[in-house]
Amino acid sequence: MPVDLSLYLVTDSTPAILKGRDLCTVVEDALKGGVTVVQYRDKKSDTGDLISTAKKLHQVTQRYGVPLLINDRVDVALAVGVEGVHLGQDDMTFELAKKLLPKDAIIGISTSSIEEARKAVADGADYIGIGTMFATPTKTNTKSVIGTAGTQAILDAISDSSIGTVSIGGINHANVQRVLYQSKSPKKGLDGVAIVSAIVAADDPKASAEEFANLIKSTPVFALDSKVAGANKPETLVAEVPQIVRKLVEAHPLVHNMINFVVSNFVANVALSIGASPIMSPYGDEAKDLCKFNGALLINMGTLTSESIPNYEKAIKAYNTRGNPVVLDPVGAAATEIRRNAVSRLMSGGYFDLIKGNEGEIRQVWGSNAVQQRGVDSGPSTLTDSQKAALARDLARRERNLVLMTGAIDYLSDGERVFAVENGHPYLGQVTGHLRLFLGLPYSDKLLAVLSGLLMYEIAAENAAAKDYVRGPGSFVPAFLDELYAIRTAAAKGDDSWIAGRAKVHEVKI
Ligand SMILES: Cc1ncc(COP(=O)(O)OP(=O)(O)O)c(N)n1
Ligand SMILES: Cc1ncsc1CCOP(=O)(O)O
Repeated sequence: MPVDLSLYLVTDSTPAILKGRDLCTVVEDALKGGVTVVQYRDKKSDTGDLISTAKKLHQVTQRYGVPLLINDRVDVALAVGVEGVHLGQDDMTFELAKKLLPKDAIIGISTSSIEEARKAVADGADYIGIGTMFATPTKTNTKSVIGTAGTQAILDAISDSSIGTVSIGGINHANVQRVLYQSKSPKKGLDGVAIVSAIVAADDPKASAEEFANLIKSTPVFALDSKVAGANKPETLVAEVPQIVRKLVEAHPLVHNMINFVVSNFVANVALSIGASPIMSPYGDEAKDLCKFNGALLINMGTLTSESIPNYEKAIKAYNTRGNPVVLDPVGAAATEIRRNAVSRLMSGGYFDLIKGNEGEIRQVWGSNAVQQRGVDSGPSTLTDSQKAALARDLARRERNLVLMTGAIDYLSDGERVFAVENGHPYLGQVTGHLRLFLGLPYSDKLLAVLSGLLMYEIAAENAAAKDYVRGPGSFVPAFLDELYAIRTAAAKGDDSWIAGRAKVHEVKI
């Protein structure tokens, strides 16, 4: 029977991680919390001690019906009669281990490249440990840190095989869903995650394992495949928009805003105008209760302080745990070193269903071609339209999410499709704090949901700017709120005339 790799515990007996506790007790607690396979990894003990500890551990794991594997040492595995071994690239070869071990022994192999993974598949290994996912103090002599992109490339290369796969290195509660989700290649995903310190060093290993098990179970399956029929055609998508706006009005969703104080009042008014229920809470600990309302979380970094980041992280974790949507608006991401660091910290810790920003912000999130921002403005663009579209697509593809790059033309991508939206009005650019509530709707094509929010917003802006009493950004804001409210009222009555012939959307072929 194939081994359940979903929550794979790798032990560590060093004082910094085990903290002087009894290894068998810690492992038993972790098993109670839901660990599905255990690897005894001990780099320091002599053979005699390895065998005696492995025997004790085996008694524990057998009670829970969970396989015990030994790291590196085939001789210890044979002496104790455990279920298998885990071998690194510099350990005994797979062929020899296979010869020495019983026929049904589980053999796992460490891999960090496509070549190593292909060889493990060809040899007939039961599973591969893919890593190192993120740099980790638990193992500093790792060959390479490959991240979710490197893991995805390996999974893609072996997608025709049924070999088991786990990711290892720096995985914790805040990033486990992102690891599972973002590593997925079209035909093959990870079967689990291997964890050392986040369970063994935890004050409560049972609670930690339980939390991992829940997070793994609730990892969102991103619906890249679940699109409406013909969903590459703008006209097909736009035809769906009115019913999505209607659903939003009916759903009256909660939106939790961790918003900058400049636009807080405006954002609350926009939410109320379109029939949503806003709550402004910069207090991260509150998120564990607020996320239960199944709304969306908006993180807007506009007025970042030293306290913001830990609060954001708590809230992101709470929403990611439940699989509820999180939107990142990395305001001024490229303006200062503090903001640049904040963006990389948030990006490495949590999963964002939508990243929305101007060109400068999106380039900073992308990383490799960042530009210095002046304040929160994007500054003059050096990219062609097609490069902008490619940037939005590539970031969405890398992060396995949606990216909306705003500007005179907005580019919206899910990593596959890119749509350019030319609605809106320049006054809108002077009112920051756009809300994207639509992601929270139970609608499988998330790109279409965001497009609906965008069109509602931008058509309201056009309507407002056309009023004869609107003479600039000051008089624009109340008119804009009125127009959002007018669309909401029309949508609730089933009147779709607000969008008829108005959407300026086209697909960008790159
Ligand atoms: C599940 C899993 N994957 C990878 C490793 C790392 O093994 P290796 O490269 O042999 O390094 P050491 O563990 O020997 O330091 C692993 N142990 N488990
Ligand atoms: C054994 C191993 N191999 C690659 S990283 C790693 C250690 C992972 O430890 P942690 O889960 O504490 O980051």
